[in-house]
Amino acid sequence: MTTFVYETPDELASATADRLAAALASAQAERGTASVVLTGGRTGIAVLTALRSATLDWSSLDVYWGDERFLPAGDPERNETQARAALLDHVPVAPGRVHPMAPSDGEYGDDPDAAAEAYAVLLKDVASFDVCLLGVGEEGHTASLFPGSPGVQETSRAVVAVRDCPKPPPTRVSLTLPTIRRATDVWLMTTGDAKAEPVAAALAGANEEDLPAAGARGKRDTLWILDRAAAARL
Ligand SMILES: O=C(O)[C@H](O)[C@@H](O)[C@H](O)[C@H](O)COP(=O)(O)O
Repeated sequence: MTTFVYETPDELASATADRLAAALASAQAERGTASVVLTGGRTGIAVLTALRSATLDWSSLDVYWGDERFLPAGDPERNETQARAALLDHVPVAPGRVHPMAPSDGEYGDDPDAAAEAYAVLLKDVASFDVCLLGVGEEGHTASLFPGSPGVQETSRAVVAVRDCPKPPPTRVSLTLPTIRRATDVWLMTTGDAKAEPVAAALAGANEEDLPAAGARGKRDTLWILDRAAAARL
């Protein structure tokens, strides 16, 4: 596990975008291709905005999502919509290599279980992700895995529908912890005072059912990327 602390959220976003571009470029240099899992949330979207100006072979990149808010296509609250506006609409990614989770008015209709199952099928042949980006909630959620919810205990399914989420919107689709752990590197990024407590608890080894972010780790490394406020209790 590696921890990075930046003075401000802006510094965090710009340094993390640089680190991400370097990590993806290094995977491309090794294998000719790279993959990244995106997250929603303020910090994750700020990093994507900062990544716009990176020099990268955008056409050799697969883009996945760690979770999605189950809303109609194009809804401004969808993580996909925000990631497109922040980054994907500004760089020459290959459209067929951008893999959003289904919207609530898409081919699986208003059925988040079907959307989750379809994403699990898509991920069947994906053994690993180079980098899985994640945010952290005030109560310790990550992706859309909330404390004490059934999704956090899931061990057989790769992707789950999540209902009654405490953070709006209430219905979401999320990778499960075993799927997140397929990533070579997991990067948990968070900022602000409200995150100081869950960050300290996760790093102290909290139980993942109580604090799902504590269960997110990569096969090679897990990076905790914080601003000074989120690191205040370490
Ligand atoms: O879709 C979402 O809401 C997320 O993917 C969620 O897990 C988010 O990353 C955290 O809640 C942190 O969000 P903030 O950075 O805005 O606090």
